[in-house]
Amino acid sequence: MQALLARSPVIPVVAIEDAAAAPALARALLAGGLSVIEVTLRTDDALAAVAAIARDVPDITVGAGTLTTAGQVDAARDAGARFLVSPGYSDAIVEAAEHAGLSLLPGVSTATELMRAQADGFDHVKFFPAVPSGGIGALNAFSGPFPAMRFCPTGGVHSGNYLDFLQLPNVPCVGGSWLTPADAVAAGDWSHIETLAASAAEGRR
Ligand SMILES: O=C(O)C(=O)C[C@H](O)[C@H](O)COP(=O)(O)O
Repeated sequence: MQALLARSPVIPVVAIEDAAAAPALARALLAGGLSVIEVTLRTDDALAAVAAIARDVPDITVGAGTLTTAGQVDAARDAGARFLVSPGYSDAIVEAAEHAGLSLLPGVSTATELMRAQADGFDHVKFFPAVPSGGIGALNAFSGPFPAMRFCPTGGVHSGNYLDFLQLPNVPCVGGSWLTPADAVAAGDWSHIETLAASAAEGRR
């Protein structure tokens, strides 16, 4: 997971309604300089979108997000997902991901969940929902008892605050949906998405 997160300090989190548009969306993000994409398993077309990106845009690393059940793990792997993201911490998902041989970024928002993640050997976690759960203040507080843990804050992160998160020593990357606004995706406005991706890749607000 560390190597994967090092590839991209900003991970676009995308809900795709139409799998046919997924490769063009992925190409726009890649053209802007982002090389990782997380497709949320929230839409009917999500697995087909993962498969289309894996097949047609091999230069972007595609992962599946919003995993809430262990049963989704094999489906995501079979579609071509190269990593998995979960909004919470689930022993069943941890076990299934290990069995599937895929890296998992599990979600945590409390010290108790961090202790479970740490005991299971994780050194990278998603901090979700980042802003409602305390944002930068919480991440600074976690750095005391969990000095080795690295966080990918997601949930409420946007162009106006992502650089503040990335300045923290325990934050190698952030995730968010701000790079792929639903109206731009629906309209197929790939140049707008490329512009947003380029701003994020270059560390501009
Ligand atoms: O679907 C998931 O797996 C989630 O955990 C939630 C997403 O990561 C956030 O919805 C992205 O947050 P926003 O950038 O605030 O839209």
